[in-house]
Amino acid sequence: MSLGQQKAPKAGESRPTQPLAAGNGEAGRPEGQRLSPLALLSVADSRVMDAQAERLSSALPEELMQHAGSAGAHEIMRHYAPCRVLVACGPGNNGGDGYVLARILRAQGWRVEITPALPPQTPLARAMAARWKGAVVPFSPQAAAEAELVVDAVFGAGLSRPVSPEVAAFFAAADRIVALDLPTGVNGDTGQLMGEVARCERTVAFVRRRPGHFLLPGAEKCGFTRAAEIGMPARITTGFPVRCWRNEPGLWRLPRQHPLDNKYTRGVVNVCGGTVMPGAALLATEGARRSGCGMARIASDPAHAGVFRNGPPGIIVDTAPLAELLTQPHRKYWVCGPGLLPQEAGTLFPVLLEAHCCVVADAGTLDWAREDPQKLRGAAVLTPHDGEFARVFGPVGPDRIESARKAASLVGSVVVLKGYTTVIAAPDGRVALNVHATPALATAGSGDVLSGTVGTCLAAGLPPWEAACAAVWLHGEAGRRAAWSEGGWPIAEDIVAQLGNARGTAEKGTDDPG
Ligand SMILES: NC(=O)C1=CN([C@@H]2O[C@H](COP(=O)(O)OP(=O)(O)OC[C@H]3O[C@@H](n4cnc5c(N)ncnc54)[C@H](OP(=O)(O)O)[C@@H]3O)[C@@H](O)[C@H]2O)[C@@H](O)CC1
Ligand SMILES: [K+]
Repeated sequence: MSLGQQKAPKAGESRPTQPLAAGNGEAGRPEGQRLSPLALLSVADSRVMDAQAERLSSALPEELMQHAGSAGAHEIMRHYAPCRVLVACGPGNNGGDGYVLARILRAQGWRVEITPALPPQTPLARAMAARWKGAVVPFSPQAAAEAELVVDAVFGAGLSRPVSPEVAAFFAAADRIVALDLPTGVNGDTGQLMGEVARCERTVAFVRRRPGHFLLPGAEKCGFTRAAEIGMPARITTGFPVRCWRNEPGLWRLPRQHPLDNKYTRGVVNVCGGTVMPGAALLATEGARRSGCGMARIASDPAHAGVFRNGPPGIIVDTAPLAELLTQPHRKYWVCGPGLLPQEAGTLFPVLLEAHCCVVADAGTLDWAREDPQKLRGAAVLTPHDGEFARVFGPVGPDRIESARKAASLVGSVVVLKGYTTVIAAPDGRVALNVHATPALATAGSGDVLSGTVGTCLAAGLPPWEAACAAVWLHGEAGRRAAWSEGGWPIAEDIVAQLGNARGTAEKGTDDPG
């Protein structure tokens, strides 16, 4: 389409964003969408797939197991020189995968032994065990210590209770471990450890990875994780109702620059300025500007506006009363919280909601809603860290996803539960896990930068969940870049300075969501 044919967006309107590439849940998802490479499968999802596979063809479950074992064997052949391998097998189908893997490696000339942690129980595991013609050794820490490589095929998705001390001692004695599906003892849905768990070098997942591969403490036990395609038929995976994704570009798409852009079509972000911590509001405003909004403004009471006016020259400072500002154009998107006292938030936030603004609630606004989450109802996005979350909703439980999901559904807002793995939960149950970040982001003001970035993504026209996901990724990418340029120790201003580069990187990434 030539420039002449393009319709200019009206002033004050953002250009419509492109449709989501990969991440929709049921709502708005075209029929027959292929399973996103970013999808994360819960244990229940795998059970549903397994049951559907069995219904589709009685031979299919065995084929899937053959492919799973083969994927594990090929992962080992790709990354390790031939060595003495001990495959520890459990009673279920995870064990079944292990017997297949052992057979394939042995056929390739590797020295392979099997050690059954428990005898095979499922029909498939029994069948695969029966085909094993190689050595079987007793399940003992000594056997694990003597092996050059141990394959963990003891428990995967079927882990239902803490692992026994015998199993824990076995893996503790192993030097190098490759796990199938999950390291034994890691809960695939929550990343919680069910007993003592050894650290693996690699984990091969099947079809897609699991939330537990990305959530602490389990994430640290998995080593390098990879999902192998095992021939799950498209009839099952296409349109599969996934509820959880890895947060990467492709799950969302920010608008690219356009010849007909102006500062208003790019989006205007307004930030509430408080009286005692002006730096936080300035960082949020700078986060908004650097992440690509067209204009960022701070609303301040006249007595405290001087400090904002002495801030960066590109920031516009408004001193009219909030109610009057809200009658003006370009006042839809607000960041309310950074640098606000709870009582200040309590006078501003309800006025913004009353005017049907699209609000990011952070810091002071979250403190104002202490033990009363319904005060936040109507906000588009909440951005609590664990402490703020606990003050509003109660402590984050061991199931971080479930905690965020419940909070989002309770108040009807997107909840960004910040941490090593940031959980972005929508009220309809969609969840994204972000690990595209760095511990270097744990510095004062970093959260203020994030809330401004969410403001930009909302003002760009993204729906709240997609906007929150995009902002969290941009913030993580900017943090990584800032850490790299600052010897690992960036401050909030360094993160701000990298947001433009982060946005450029996100644009390049959108064509390749995997
Ligand atoms: N679609 C896919 O993704 C595919 C998945 N595949 C593979 O299937 C695996 C899932 O298989 P699965 O359901 O048989 O579960 P699995 O983990 O082998 O163990 C269950 C057994 O362990 C037992 N048990 C549990 N905890 C225990 C404990 N602490 N201590 C002692 N016992 C314990 C449990 O006992 P129960 O709870 O019934 O009493 C039950 O007997 C999956 O991880 C993947 O590797 C592939 O084959 C191909 C396609
Ligand atoms: K395992």
